[in-house]
Amino acid sequence: MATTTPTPAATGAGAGTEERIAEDRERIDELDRRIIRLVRERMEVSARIQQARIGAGGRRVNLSREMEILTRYRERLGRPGTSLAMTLLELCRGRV
Ligand SMILES: O=C(O)C(=O)C[C@]1(C(=O)O)C=C[C@@H](O)C=C1
Repeated sequence: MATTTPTPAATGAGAGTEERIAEDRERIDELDRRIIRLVRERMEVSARIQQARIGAGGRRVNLSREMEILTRYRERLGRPGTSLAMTLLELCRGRV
């Protein structure tokens, strides 16, 4: 049986809806590219701080600073913000 792409009417989308979704997906793709660039930049800056601290005889991890960061993300984004901050910290300093 031949498959066909559902028409906008079949999916419940009104005139122009498909185009708006496609445009907004392009915007999301661009936002994701920027977010990933920022995450990579954060990783570089974090690595510099960790290297400086370790070079001065300290530890890789600074728990009080991590608590500040977790609080910031939770206050602005709610509970999932905590998970996001933990993922960012893991990307930046590895697993503890
Ligand atoms: O701010 C620091 O002291 C860092 O080392 C940076 C950073 C971070 O990525 O935000 C990484 C590891 C530390 O445990 C705390 C924070």
